[in-house]
Amino acid sequence: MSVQLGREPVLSVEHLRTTFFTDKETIRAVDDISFDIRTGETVGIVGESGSGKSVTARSIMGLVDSPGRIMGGSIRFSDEATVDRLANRFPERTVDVDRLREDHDVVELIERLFDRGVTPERLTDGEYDTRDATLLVREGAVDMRDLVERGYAARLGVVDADAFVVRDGPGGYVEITNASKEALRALRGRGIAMIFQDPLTSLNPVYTVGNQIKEAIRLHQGKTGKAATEEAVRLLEAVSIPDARRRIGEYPHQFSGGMRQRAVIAMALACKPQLLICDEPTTALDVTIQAQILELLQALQEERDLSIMFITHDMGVIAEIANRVNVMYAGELVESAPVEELFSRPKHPYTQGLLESIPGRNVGNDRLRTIEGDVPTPNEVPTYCRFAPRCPEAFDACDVVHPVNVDVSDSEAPHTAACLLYPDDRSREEAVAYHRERDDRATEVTDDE
Ligand SMILES: Nc1ncnc2c1ncn2[C@@H]1O[C@H](COP(=O)(O)OP(=O)(O)OP(=O)(O)O)[C@@H](O)[C@H]1O
Ligand code: NI
Repeated sequence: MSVQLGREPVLSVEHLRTTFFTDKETIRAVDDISFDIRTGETVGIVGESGSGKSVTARSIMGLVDSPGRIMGGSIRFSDEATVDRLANRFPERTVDVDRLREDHDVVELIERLFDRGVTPERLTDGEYDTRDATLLVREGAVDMRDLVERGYAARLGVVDADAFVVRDGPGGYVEITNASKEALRALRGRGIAMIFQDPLTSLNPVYTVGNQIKEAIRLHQGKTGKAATEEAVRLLEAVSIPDARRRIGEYPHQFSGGMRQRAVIAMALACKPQLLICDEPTTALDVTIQAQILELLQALQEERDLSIMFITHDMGVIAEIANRVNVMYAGELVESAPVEELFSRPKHPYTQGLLESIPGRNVGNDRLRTIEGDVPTPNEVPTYCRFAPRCPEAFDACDVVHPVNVDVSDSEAPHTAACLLYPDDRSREEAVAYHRERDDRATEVTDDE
């Protein structure tokens, strides 16, 4: 499948940090990751067990439970229908940027921020150091929307700090990390639906499969009675469950593993989501059924312009379904590339190891475990490369410098890798210095603005 360049992201994750505070240790399960998912695109997330894939998914769903907490970053969902729906339902938690522009002078707000000690560098990511607010606005360096997105508008008291819907003209987004429990419930299903790692946990054994799907239809499409039954039958047929009209009256235990997984997919689709998150939906299934389910997801995606985030251990599955691939290791995103490029020109030694561990390269259903050793628990701030102990290419600096994501693309599609070997058009010393200068981990942790 080709890369969906040029389309807007429907989901934008930036500097996300999700941490578990256990009695024993602090686990940085998701440790400063950023990526986008565009409309109609399938983004694959790969990595060995414990790399933070499921925690990423649960963070996006607003389903991180104690002792876990989202500690930083943002998750923005820009589906227009969802933004409208939540803005109408939670007007008191909605910021209208156009209205702010009418009510306030952005130059004056920036000057007030300067008076409060905010530096121009902070406002502009270090691109400008002038205190001339008029100039900054004229140059397009700072806009009202920036003040909202960076939390400065809330700090000045011109918007509510609890707001989680931002509207700007026809666009806007829901800030999931700030959303209330009620808003998250309204978002799940119709906005973002998830198929969990274990399909059994998603089906209730005491209700028929049909009743569970009809309930989802009632909640998210507003149909009841015969209309809901017809829609449920249609969905079960869409996921290739034979004899759907009869099977709709059966209980989950009467379904085989593959059929149950299809029923779970039907249930997720009953919500008419814009983004579907699949957490290893095919690992428990045999290869033929797995292939059928992947085909089914692709067909549904084309029909509905669905965006998909697909989590798996299986590079064969990734090759089959993804447009773009994000590789995770110990809570971090270590490589991101269009799928063909990841397979033909993997840059990170970890990705190279993952690919080498595929027997005959495209054979599916094989858990990745041929790289010696295990993923470490990310229980401290990394001042080094977390993969170094297992890395065949590691050198001295890898133990003392934390790699940042570097542009390693050969084409116009973005390709990044977090490894001290890059940028590889410089000497090793210069490359290491590049990372050392850009890594702001140590400061970021204490800086909570
Ligand atoms: N409820 C929890 N309490 C404490 N730690 C947790 C909890 N849930 C996840 N973690 C930790 O977060 C890290 C990432 O876990 P996650 O489930 O996201 O991994 P994964 O990549 O999905 O692995 P798998 O492929 O096995 O599903 C692990 O170190 C795990 O121990
Ligand atoms: Ni998982």
